[in-house]
Parts: sequence; C-alpha cells; structure tokens
Amino acid sequence: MKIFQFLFSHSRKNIIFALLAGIVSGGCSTGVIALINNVLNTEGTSSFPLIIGFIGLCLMTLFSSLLSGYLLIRLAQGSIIQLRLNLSKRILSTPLRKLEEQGSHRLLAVLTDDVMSIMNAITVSPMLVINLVIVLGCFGYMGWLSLPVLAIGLAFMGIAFISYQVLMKFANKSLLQAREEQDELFDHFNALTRGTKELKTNKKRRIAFFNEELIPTIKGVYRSTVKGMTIYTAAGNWGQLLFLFFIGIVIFVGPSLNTVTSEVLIGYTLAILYMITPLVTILNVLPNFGRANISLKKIESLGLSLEDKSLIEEADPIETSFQILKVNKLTHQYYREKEDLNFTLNIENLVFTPGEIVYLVGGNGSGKTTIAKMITGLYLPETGSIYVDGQEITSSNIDKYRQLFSVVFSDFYLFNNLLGIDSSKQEEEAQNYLDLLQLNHKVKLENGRFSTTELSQGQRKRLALLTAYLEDRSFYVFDEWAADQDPIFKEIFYTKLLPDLKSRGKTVLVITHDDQYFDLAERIIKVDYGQIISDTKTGEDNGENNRALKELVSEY
Ligand SMILES: Nc1ncnc2c1ncn2[C@@H]1O[C@H](COP(=O)(O)OP(=O)(O)OP(=O)(O)O)[C@@H](O)[C@H]1O
Repeated sequence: MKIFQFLFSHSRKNIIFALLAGIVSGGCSTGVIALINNVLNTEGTSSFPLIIGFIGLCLMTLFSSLLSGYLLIRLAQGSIIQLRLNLSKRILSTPLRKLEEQGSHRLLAVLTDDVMSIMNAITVSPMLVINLVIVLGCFGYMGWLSLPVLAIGLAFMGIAFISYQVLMKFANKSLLQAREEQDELFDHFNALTRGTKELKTNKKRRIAFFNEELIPTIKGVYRSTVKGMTIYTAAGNWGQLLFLFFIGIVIFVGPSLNTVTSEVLIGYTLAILYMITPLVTILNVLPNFGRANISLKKIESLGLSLEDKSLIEEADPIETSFQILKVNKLTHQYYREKEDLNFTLNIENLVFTPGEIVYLVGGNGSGKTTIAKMITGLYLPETGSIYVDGQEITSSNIDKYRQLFSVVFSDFYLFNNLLGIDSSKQEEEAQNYLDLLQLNHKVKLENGRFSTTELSQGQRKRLALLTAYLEDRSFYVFDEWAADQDPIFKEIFYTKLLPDLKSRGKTVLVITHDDQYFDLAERIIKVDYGQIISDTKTGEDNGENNRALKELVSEY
C-alpha cells in the first residue's frame, strides 16, 4: 500500500524502533497468556517465581507498548507536518501553467480532503501496528501450542485475506469515483463562494445552481461513498465471521484431534479471546488506509512535482539590473480540449532596455497577459529563448531571472503584509508611497502589516502598486492596472508614476486599453491573435512613427 511506503519513507529509524518495541510488547502479552495458561493447568497454588514473572511481563507489556505507541504517534504526527509542508512546497514549485490547468478547486480538494484522509490513516496507524503485533503474537503462541490447529487458523486467515482484497477492490472503485466527484463538488463550492453576488441577485440561477449542479454532485459523492464504505464494512464483517468459524473449529473439532490436549484448548481459547478486540480494531481502521491510498494516488495524478526546485530553495542574491533583455522566437500554446485548434502565442523578437516605457496593446484575448507571463518567466519557454545581457535563461536560472520583475496582474493577490520586504528599513519610503497613492487616510503600515486590505478594488490595486514599488525591481509589468482607477488617478499613473519609474532607470511594460495615453509611450507593441504585429518607437522627431501611432490610436 502506498500509504505504508509513504510512512516508511519518512522515518525508517523511528519505524524500526517502534516496531521493535511493538514486537517486545506483543511478545510480552503473549507471554502473559502463556503464563496464565500454565497457571490454569497447574494443580495447587502458584509459585512465587510465577507471580513475579506475571507482574514483570505485565509491566514490560505496559512499558514497551507505551514506548511503541509514543514512537508511532511521533512518527504519525511528524509525517502529517511533512505532508503539509511537502504539499505546499510542491504547489509552489509546480510550473504555473500546470497549476492553471488543474484549477484551484482541485488543489483545494487536495489540501483539505486528501490531506484529511491521509491524516486519518496516519493517526490510526499506531493503533493498526500495535494491534497487528498482538494478533501476530497470539498466532505465534497458538503455533507453539499446536501446529495443525495453527495451520487451520492460517488457512482461514488466508481465505479472509484474499476475499477481503477482492471486496476492497470493489470498495476502492466506489471511493475513487467519490473522490472524482469530490473535485466537481469543490468546483461548485468555488462557484458558491465566489459567485455569491450573482447567485443572490438571480433567483432562477440560484435554484438552477442548487438543483442542477450542487445537489446531483453532493448526491453522487454520497452514493459512491456509502457504496464504498458499505463494502468495506461487509468485508470487515466477513473477516469477523471467518474468525468465528475458526473459533468454532477449534472448540468443536479440536477435542476430536488426538494431538489437542485440554491445555492446548485452554491456551487457544485464551489467545482467541485476547485477540478478538485487536482483530476487530484492525478491521475497523483498514478502510482509512484504503481512502488514504486513493488520496495519495490523486495527489500523484495531479502531477504536483518538485520540477522547479529553485522556488523552494534559499533565494539567490537578487539580480538588481540588466542592460539588455532579448526575447527570441518564444512560443506558448494553450491546449483546448473542446476546440480543434490550439491557441499559439509567438514572440519572434523583442528587446527591452532600462529606462523605457513600453505599452503592450491589442484586443481582448489577443494574448497580452500571456506574453507578460512568458516575458517574466512565469510560463517556461516551450521553444525559443530569453537572454539577459547575453546569458540564456534556462530552468536552472529561471527563478533568479524572475526576481528582475515586479508584476501587478489584473487578477493580483494582495498580501496583508510586506512579506519578503524589510519593512523596518523601508518604513519611511512606504509611508511616502502611501501619501503618493493617496491611501494615507485609509491604510496604516504597522510592523510591516497593512492595517486593512478591506478596500475598494481601485484602492487595493494601489496597495499592490505600493508593494511593487517597495520591491524595487528593474522591470515593472502592469496588466491593465489603471482599468479600475478614477480619471484623476489614471492621469497620475500615466503622467507621474510611470515617468517616475523611468527616471529611476526602470523598464516598464504597461498592458493597457487606455488609448488616450498612447502618445505617452516611448514604444508600443501591438498584438493580434497571439502574434506581435508591430513594435513601434514613438517620439516627437520621428514623423513616420508618429503616423504609425496615429493609425494605431484610430484603429483602436
Ligand atoms: N488559462 C488558459 N487556458 C486556456 N486558454 C487560455 C488561458 N488563458 C488565456 N487563454 C487563451 O489565450 C488567449 C489570450 O489570452 P490573454 O489572457 O493572454 O489575452 P489578453 O490579450 O490579455 O486579453 P484581455 O485584454 O481580455 O485581458 C485567449 O484567447 C484565451 O482564450
């Protein structure tokens, strides 16, 4: 089972110690049964050494099972921490495109549902191991009492194991189905939380969402889970029934076998009685492992990998500047399941130098945001290359390359603190930016934390801009940043903030539809259906380019 491999890979040493302690504990408790059997079959009062032996064995059982339990609990909890950290690291290091393809609902299902079911299995694993050792110890003792009866017992166990495996296959099939439906359910939860406004304002949509989307999926998850868990319960009951058959055979057939003495029979009865509870416990916790296995497989199937190790390793010292950045024959393809044609983006040739303001323009869906993701290294180049001062960007230095950029995408995320920025050193600077962005009456910066991020969309974008300013990178990318700003602040953005960045030697790539400000750009790159169709330098002395700009504005 994958889950055992997973546990074992986390701490072999701990597992081996815990198992050794468990074996001692199992051995001691079997010893207690053997001793009781001995006493029951001895005439007269028990001798002093037997009493001391009994007490000693009981204490040894107690301490070794405590030690084994403690080690296993530590191992289980340690693996849970590792699992959470590992998953977070994996998500951070998985290429952006892969994450986009999976969708946030699937990641959320992994982080909540799968982590929970793996945690459940890990939490009960000490119980499983301890009880397994007791059962094995009892079987060992039974074998020592009578090999033929043990052989019958093992034959029953073999039948139980094989039939349990067959039933488990059916159960796992249903649970796997439930897990797939769970992804769909998380997608609906996404719609429920993010589309609250749309659902509240349209009763028909709300009812249709409930009846046609949410309820069928919830029922589907319910049906598959009930089916899977019922098969598991049936398998557990079947296992118990076989065990009862075994007891029946020992009790009714045992005495007719010449080799079975009354001492053996009493010993068997004691061992069987002793192992009933551990056996039932094992059968009860096994479904947890089936579910955890499915979750581990699901995590693997999402392809969350550690491909881009640089993201989770200690960051290299940040490259603060460049002289020339060249993009050559870069391509990116979006695969679309429902369409015959894939959308392909091409950047034949682009050059950026410090201190220039470049506008990236084009119609909706023409590829501007994708180009920004390609230039900033968020999408790994499928073909073509990026060169910074003559050095080619490869997977080994791409993380360092990304540190050249500060980006505010239109679907930006605003952290409520200045993570990764030494706020104590930059507090005064941050305060100045709060004034400049006209946020000083709304937001305070205290110990590197914004007093609030509950702001209007335009104000939140200004805070995102402040964070970008404080990052002080060489290359700034703004994806329709001004779209949510009022006309006054739009004017400030294009006429003050962007020239200010230029004067500080920054390269600024502005994705925009604000054609009234196109004449402020030094260069305009126009995109259409994934192709760069013009890269025009503008300037007062350049009549030809000015004509090109006028054409572009009128076309827009
Ligand atoms: N995650 C994605 N998966 C598949 N296709 C995508 C994805 N993101 C964008 N596309 C497709 O790629 C094309 C370019 O999208 P992109 O977001 O780069 O356009 P854009 O020029 O920035 O548009 P807008 O001006 O509307 O923001 C679009 O036709 C879109 O359908």
